[in-house]
Amino acid sequence: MQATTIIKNSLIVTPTGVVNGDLAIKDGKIAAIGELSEAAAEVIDAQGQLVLPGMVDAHVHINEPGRSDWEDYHTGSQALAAGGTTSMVVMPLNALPARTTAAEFTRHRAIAEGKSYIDFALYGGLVPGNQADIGPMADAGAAGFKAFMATTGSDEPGDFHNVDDYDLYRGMQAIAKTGLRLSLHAENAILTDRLAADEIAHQHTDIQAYIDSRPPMVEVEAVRRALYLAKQTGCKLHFVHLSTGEAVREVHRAQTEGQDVTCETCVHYLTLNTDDFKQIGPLAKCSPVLRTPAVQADLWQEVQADHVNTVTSDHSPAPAEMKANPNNNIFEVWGGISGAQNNLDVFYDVAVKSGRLNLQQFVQLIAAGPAQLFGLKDKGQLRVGADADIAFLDPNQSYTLRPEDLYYKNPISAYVGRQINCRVTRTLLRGKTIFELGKGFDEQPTGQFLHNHHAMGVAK
Ligand SMILES: NC(=O)NC(NC(N)=O)C(=O)[O-]
Ligand SMILES: [Zn+2]
Ligand SMILES: [Zn+2]
Repeated sequence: MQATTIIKNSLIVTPTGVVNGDLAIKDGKIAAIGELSEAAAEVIDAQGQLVLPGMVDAHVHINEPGRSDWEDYHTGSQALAAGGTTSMVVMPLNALPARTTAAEFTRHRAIAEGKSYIDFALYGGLVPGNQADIGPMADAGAAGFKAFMATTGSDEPGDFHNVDDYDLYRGMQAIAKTGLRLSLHAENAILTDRLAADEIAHQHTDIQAYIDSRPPMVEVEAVRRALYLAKQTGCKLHFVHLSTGEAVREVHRAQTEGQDVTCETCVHYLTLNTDDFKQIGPLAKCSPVLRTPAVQADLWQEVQADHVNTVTSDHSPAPAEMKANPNNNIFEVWGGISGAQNNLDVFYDVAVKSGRLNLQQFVQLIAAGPAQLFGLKDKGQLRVGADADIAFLDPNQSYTLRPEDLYYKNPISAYVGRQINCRVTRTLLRGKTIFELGKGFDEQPTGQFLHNHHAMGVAK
């Protein structure tokens, strides 16, 4: 074997433990791990660095086509690459038109190919009235489907609409036939909208009013309802951005009763709480809303108990003016946190450095878990035969995040000003360095479209 690249002197985080040694890459794949003596065209000395599987961020909003001034494939994927992410699963909404037909799916895929610096899979959307588009989107290569039980917060022509219980039920019936999973934004739409209207009617438009309009029960209720409907229809479910331990326990209970259901939480629910929201302001507005320290501690317990399948960014970018709050009305501000560039470092800091998770749990949540969930073959694990998608993390560097560090289209983030006690220094995609701290990006984007290998009809 003549390797193309050898990474020397590293701490390699494999699925079964940490290997102190070398990693050889050939033809974009991991060829060997251990004490290696052979030569290679490229030798990377990783002394002092952790060699991790590149993150698989299973929840990213990219706004191209239609809203490229919010985030496009070029900027979004560069930010992710700089943060050590090598694959993303892209949500079907906030581009215009939203991805809710096979024709749009194919068009979006073609736009991303040639622009994305990292590999990508795409969701198809379930919206009112598009049950007939579900099968064709599965055939076009959808990673899964996404629906909103809450209202989405944007309503221009071509925008994505939430489902009511009827649309959800019919959609689940259609999705069950594809073998793919339905991912849900689970919050009760009627409760959230009317609780918000009550706050506004009382001239309560500060951050506390927004927190009060989305209590934990709106999430838990929606999770319970969706679980019941999924049981009736045999549809596989995935709950995105769960923000409460109580909701995770509902999912876990359904799993123990034999339902095929999984769940996600996000870096911000594990890092920021209601006090941080008040301090940071509108940049930290998202839905579900950030939780109290007590609810956050409960969520952490569920993560530590391995009841959560993946931790993502839910990167939901917007232009700076949509995150400003000129009328002092938090309800008017865009709901979404820009955070994808700081998935790996912020989460490593709060999870591993703080002693809450071990390295095996960490890589399971950021890489192996999401790759398995979305059938991303050969992704998410440092093992022989897998794609050489690798993030180098220096656990001994500290830095304070500045706007000029960010590669987003709009360099704003809830994490600006935060001290982060580790740093991603280099990212490899299928063996090729796509980002190096201080040097920048590879000249050409080489991200490829990823199929879900759990889909019916896709060769294993
Ligand atoms: N329209 C959105 O991008 N919404 C997102 N916004 C958040 N999370 O605040 C989401 O995932 O629900
Ligand atoms: Zn959502
Ligand atoms: Zn989202």
